[in-house]
Amino acid sequence: MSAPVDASVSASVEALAEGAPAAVLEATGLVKRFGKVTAVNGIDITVRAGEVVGLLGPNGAGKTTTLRVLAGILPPTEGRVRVGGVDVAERPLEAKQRIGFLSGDTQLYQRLSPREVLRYFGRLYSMEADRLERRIEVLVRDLEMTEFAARPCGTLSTGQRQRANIARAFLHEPELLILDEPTNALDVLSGRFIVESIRRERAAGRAILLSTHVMSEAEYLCDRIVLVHEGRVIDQGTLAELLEHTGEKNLTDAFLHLVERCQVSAASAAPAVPQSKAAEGAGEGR
Ligand SMILES: Nc1ncnc2c1ncn2[C@@H]1O[C@H](COP(=O)(O)OP(=O)(O)OP(=O)(O)O)[C@@H](O)[C@H]1O
Repeated sequence: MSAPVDASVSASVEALAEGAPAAVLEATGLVKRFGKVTAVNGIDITVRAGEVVGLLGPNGAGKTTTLRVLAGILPPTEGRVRVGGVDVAERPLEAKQRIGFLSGDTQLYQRLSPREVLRYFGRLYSMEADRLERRIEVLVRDLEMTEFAARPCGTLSTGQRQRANIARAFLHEPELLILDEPTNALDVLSGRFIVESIRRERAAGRAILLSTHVMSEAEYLCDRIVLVHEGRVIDQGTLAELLEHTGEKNLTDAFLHLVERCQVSAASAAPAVPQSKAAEGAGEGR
């Protein structure tokens, strides 16, 4: 009789047999509570090398909280996160070396220039001096930062600051990029520039998980989309799969379809309101 095989081991063996790239991020059973608020309610996510996965959902769905837990910024209430096989809770420093995180509220040091900020973070990541200087020059060139790389961050425009933030996330060439709304508040040109730089990172084999509210960007960029609502995954798949599941023609309509379906099923599961109360409620707000 053969010995029982661990499910994660057999999944990896299957993936290898099918020639699929290795899973860089593996998160299972993630729950995050803030007091009585359950922001994340049992989410599983896998992202493979060379893959862009989009985390989409309405405001308050739990996207930022999920990304912060995955990046090791917040401890999960329950669940497990592994990056390149390293458990984030057990070996946080080693795991964080493998992650580049762009948070929605990243603040650059106002008096330092982008080059100085990158030098500072490169040292924190223990990058060797020559490699760090070479890497900074590559990023300044690729992210077209030459014009402002020596200016204090406090004097930069929103788009320039976001390029510097992106450079910071890409700096140590991490296996996994976790990007919270990377094109938020950017104009179409700057947004497209950032999207193209994310595509370059994918082509270099990085695993990328990002959140966005821009449906056209998700359609263009993401290999898979994970849709969350009230802290749970309500559907996931390629764009083609989501359109097939919903019978819709574009991601915006598929998104609305899935969220509305959840709201309808939540309403039908709610306890019935007695007729007299319903009649009282109908008069409110007029
Ligand atoms: N530190 C916190 N303390 C208490 N509640 C929090 C905290 N952070 C988030 N929440 C709550 O958790 C839920 C999920 O918030 P989160 O910011 O993760 O959503 P989101 O999907 O990123 O929303 P948005 O699209 O608006 O950025 C919300 O109800 C929010 O109020």
